[in-house]
Amino acid sequence: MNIQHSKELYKEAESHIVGGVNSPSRAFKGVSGGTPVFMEKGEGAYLYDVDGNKYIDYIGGYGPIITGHAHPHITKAITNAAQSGVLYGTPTALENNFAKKLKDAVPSLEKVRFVNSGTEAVMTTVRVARAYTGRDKIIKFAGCYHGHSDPVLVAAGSGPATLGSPDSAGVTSNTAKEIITVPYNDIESYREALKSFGDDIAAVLVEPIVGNFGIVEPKPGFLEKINEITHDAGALVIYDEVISAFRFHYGAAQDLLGVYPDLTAMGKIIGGGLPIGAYGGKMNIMEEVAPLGPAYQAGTMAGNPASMSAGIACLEVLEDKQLYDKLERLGRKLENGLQRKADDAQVPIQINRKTGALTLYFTSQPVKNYDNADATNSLHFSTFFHSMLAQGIHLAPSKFEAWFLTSAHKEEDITATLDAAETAFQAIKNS
Ligand SMILES: Cc1ncc(COP(=O)(O)O)c(C=O)c1O
Ligand SMILES: N[C@H](C=O)CCC(=O)O
Repeated sequence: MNIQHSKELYKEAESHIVGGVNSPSRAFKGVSGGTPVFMEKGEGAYLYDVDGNKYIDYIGGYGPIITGHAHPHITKAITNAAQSGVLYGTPTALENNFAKKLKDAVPSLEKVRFVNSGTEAVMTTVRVARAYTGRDKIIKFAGCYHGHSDPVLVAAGSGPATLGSPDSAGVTSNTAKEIITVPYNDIESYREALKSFGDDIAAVLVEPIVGNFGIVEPKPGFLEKINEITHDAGALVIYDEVISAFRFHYGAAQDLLGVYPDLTAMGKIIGGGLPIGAYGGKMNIMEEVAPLGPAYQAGTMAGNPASMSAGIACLEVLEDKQLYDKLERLGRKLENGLQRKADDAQVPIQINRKTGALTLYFTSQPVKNYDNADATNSLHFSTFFHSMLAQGIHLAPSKFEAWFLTSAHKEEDITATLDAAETAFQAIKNS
């Protein structure tokens, strides 16, 4: 595959933009190097690069693009919003409409606030929990990623883990001291942490279904126990649903799992591809937020008409239940096919899948926490990744990221992906 123009653009990018990318996850550091491909068009399940190559896309913009690229209903909503002026600095009816729609879909959101990114949403839930409880410490789980605000860049998964810097430089030791990290799916470690720091804990922050050391589901009873132990200690439960909200069904993962937090952070899908974040939860806790309460949070772009319009339009598309049935059907076909091809090539893999999101790990051991994911074979992943890319299959360049199907993917895309995977597994076998 000729990617000459991408190579030239990357060289140029490196002289203007740090590392040539605006988010480290897009660099190829986790796959033994190579040139990030420069895309110029997305349509349905496909991306087209600057050299005219076509790819079946499984990144989906790292999650937001669940209805496929340039979905006509969402594109129309964004176009209409742009034609009406993109920012007023006043409230709009769109914000009310979207807030009502989100609250209807996720009943634990008694009040919401829109922000511009998942990072902001999580960062503010932490601040609000501290304001409400009058305590400072937060418990999080190793390898979960909650954006790039200072406190959550301790033992972070996703991009930081890929770059080998889960504890970012520049986070003060005092900030790091406020964060206690325990392994995901290990309730005894969690209980111990609360025993040791109980009265100082403001909240626990958790991805109810993990997306950032691959897709990892909670063990039965794990989230229920977290709620019980946390509330007994007078602390709050925060769910980071930036990846999981509207990913597996119309609503948040909490509604699928039947376990409910005090506060929830969301982003990605709810913006239909435009920048967004939202947080919300119990009324009395949310009333800590300015202008009602003393916890300050603001935003020039917060609730902007284009993001609101795109988000409403995206949810309108997602209201069709058949869409999630399709994601399940295609996800199952992809999972089964990948497993079969790997078995044929005698390459040990594990696949964790939930509906249309999956992670293929190069290991023979089940992956239930970050250490399991970290221990998987990075060289095999790099070989697989580069072989797939050269065959027009666009995966995230990290063994910690998920593959995201969209409602635009077709059966034939899965078949083409499995054909490519056969070659990629053979490349590993011959390496
Ligand atoms: C679970 C989770 N929380 C928070 C974030 C941060 O969101 P954003 O990149 O929109 O700031 C992400 C992804 O980046 C995420 O996956
Ligand atoms: N896994 C991250 C968020 O979900 C990827 C986004 C990024 O780091 O650019």
